[in-house]
Amino acid sequence: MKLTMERLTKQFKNKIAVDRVSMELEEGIYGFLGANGAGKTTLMQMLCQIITPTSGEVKLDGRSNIEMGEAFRDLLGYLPQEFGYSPGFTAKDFMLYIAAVKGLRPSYAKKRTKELLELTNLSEDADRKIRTFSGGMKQRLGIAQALLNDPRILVLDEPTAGLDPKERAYFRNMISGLSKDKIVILSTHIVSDVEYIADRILLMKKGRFIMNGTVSELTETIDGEVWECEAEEKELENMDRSICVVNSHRQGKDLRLRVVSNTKPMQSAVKAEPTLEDLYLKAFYEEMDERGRW
Ligand SMILES: Nc1ncnc2c1ncn2[C@@H]1O[C@H](COP(=O)(O)OP(=O)(O)OP(=O)(O)O)[C@@H](O)[C@H]1O
Repeated sequence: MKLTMERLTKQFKNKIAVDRVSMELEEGIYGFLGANGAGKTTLMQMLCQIITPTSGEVKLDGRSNIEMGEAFRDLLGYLPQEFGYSPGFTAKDFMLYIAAVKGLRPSYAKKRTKELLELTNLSEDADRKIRTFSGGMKQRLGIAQALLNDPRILVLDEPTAGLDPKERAYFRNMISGLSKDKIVILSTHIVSDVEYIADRILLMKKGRFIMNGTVSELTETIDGEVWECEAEEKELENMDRSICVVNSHRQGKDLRLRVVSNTKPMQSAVKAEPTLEDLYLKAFYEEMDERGRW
């Protein structure tokens, strides 16, 4: 199975949210990683036919998704960023309702609902109202509904937003487990959500993919550029603004710094093993303010 984006573009008035994106995806987990506003949601919405591209095309095995129509949508499972859960529904009724909207046969819907509530560890909560669910439970239910039609293409827009570390870990394992024979696209701005489970990372910035590769292919690009050093506060203040400080940790009166720089930032600096987080922070460094906030 080959999902292709061909010069996919979306323009809102004078804002180009997605800019001539071309990419070919086969079975596997893809992490769309980018800062807020990079264009991830817009791109996913075009892939799922929620919005129409200004130009460009999406194809599946060479056929336009528009031409395929219903046949394409039948292969899709989508979890939007803000899912409209009906708080008065129980988890089970909600699943059956979505199954009906998707046009699934009632007997199949019932069987799938049971299986998926089990998979997402919600069986015991099947008859509880969604309004009583934690953020993590709602996200698990969101995944369950996206899987109702056994999709070959699963698109998850910031599925881990608001989850605590334990729920994030559970979630990652669940995605890994269900990704066989599927194209799974997962958008996030949290590096650790995709670092260990994505087969490929697609780094998105200003509407374009600026990098694409496995974690090790991407981190190799900054091999030899990551440094650790101790510095006084003054030295940090005077440091060239173009040097990307990815972490600064106070130790007594000094600071322990981790920086990305293609030249040695100070005499005492020693090289460190690059991580995906280093690469991400370097890519989006200019979008941070002088206090290191986004
Ligand atoms: N309906 C719209 N009208 C105008 N501009 C829009 C619209 N939707 C998105 N944009 C703009 O397009 C750009 C990309 O937005 P998008 O939501 O796709 O980014 P994102 O990477 O998903 O970020 P986030 O994680 O914050 O949702 C942003 O500058 C956003 O303000």
